[in-house]
Amino acid sequence: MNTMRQDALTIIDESIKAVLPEAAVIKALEKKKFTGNIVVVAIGKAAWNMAKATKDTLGDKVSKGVVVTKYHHSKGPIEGFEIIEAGHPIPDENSIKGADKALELVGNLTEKDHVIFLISGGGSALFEKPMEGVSLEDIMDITNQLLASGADIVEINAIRKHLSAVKGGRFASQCGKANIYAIVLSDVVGDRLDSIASGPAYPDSSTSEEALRIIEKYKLQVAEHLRKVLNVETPKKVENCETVITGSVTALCEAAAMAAEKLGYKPIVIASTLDCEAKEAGKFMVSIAKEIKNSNNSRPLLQPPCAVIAGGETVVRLTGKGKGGRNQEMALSAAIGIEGMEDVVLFSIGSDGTDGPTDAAGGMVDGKTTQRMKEASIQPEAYLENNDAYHALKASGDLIITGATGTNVNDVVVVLCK
Ligand SMILES: Nc1ncnc2c1ncn2[C@@H]1O[C@H](COP(=O)(O)OP(=O)(O)OP(=O)(O)O)[C@@H](O)[C@H]1O
Ligand SMILES: O=C(O)[C@H](O)CO
Repeated sequence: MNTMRQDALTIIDESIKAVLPEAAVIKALEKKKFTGNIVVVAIGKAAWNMAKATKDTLGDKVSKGVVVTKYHHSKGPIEGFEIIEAGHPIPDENSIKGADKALELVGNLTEKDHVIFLISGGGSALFEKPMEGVSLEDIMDITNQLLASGADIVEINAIRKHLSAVKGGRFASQCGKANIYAIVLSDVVGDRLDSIASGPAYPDSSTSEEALRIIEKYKLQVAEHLRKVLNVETPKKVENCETVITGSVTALCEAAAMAAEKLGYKPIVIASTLDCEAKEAGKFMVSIAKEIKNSNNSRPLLQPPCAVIAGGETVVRLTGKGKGGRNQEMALSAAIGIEGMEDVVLFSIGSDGTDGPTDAAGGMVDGKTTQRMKEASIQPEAYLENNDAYHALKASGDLIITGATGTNVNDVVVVLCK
């Protein structure tokens, strides 16, 4: 393996370690005085790590807890907690079981009691209780349509919130008079609290009208009974919840920059709100690499060795039948663009360790990636067209597999140039 690829792996490792949620959760807990019964509800892909840090900090003060996380994301039992693994990105029966358990725990609390609500991305799928008149199948179907449509997460969650009895502030209304302290790990560009995990304890800024407009915009097939429910407004005020944000993609970009700098690359973070189409983002990062490596520009962006970093969450409009995720799609698109270039490595990863419905966190490509694909009889352009980045990158040996990382603060793409 060349040293630039080794450097890239070091940057991945160090950036993910820097955004693990434990230290930030402990800091957030230390700021607060809790009374009465303390119940912990943890949802999302980072739920287990956040819950474990909470239990280790508060010990027996916590009376009960539930962790609702993605399959294979639990790292074992936590004393006094029920751990439920559920479907993601499409919810399943266990998502409802998780929400029911949480509702049972918060059901009889008084104004003296506290709910520590640990929220991380993935929560929208993992924690679900459909509104009356809506079935789990309805939610699965609309989620499938939304994920393939190219809609961004704010749009997707505007629909999810209106169809759910635990999203868009509605979970908070079911906690009675108890005080909710929400500690939130952000995986939404711009840290919009009403979008992260669909803001279960935050006033919803989306409206029924917007939800219906999104249905029209993406030409989604929605039955009449769902349109009726979409017309019921979500809470616009939540008074029993205090919220703190403990981590976001900004910290991920910063950690990548620090790790790159330690390895001798001059880093620059060009964006932490990347939200365009994944393959366009790949092309854009390539044009930057070309500018750095080849141009005679008298005012160069950076001189090699350097690292260009961007964070955010791109979108993919699924038209093919292949397997992949937005980071793999970006990496494949970039591989085509940097074909033949020397001393350029690009990687794009999801900090949660899973990119799309695959076992990869993302992809890492260089100037020879497409050659390796062609040697394996794979035409990169055709695979990109078919949204099949996973199989193309697998054949060239360019998948990044980390397993579940225990955190979730969006995606980062890094181009290293020497
Ligand atoms: N074959 C594919 N190629 C590219 N992208 C895909 C493919 N299949 C699914 N996707 C994308 O993967 C996304 C889901 O990915 P993932 O499970 O990483 O979600 P996520 O955004 O991290 O989830 P959450 O926001 O709930 O934490 C969908 O938005 C979808 O567009
Ligand atoms: O769960 C979700 O809705 C996304 O991960 C955004 O937080």
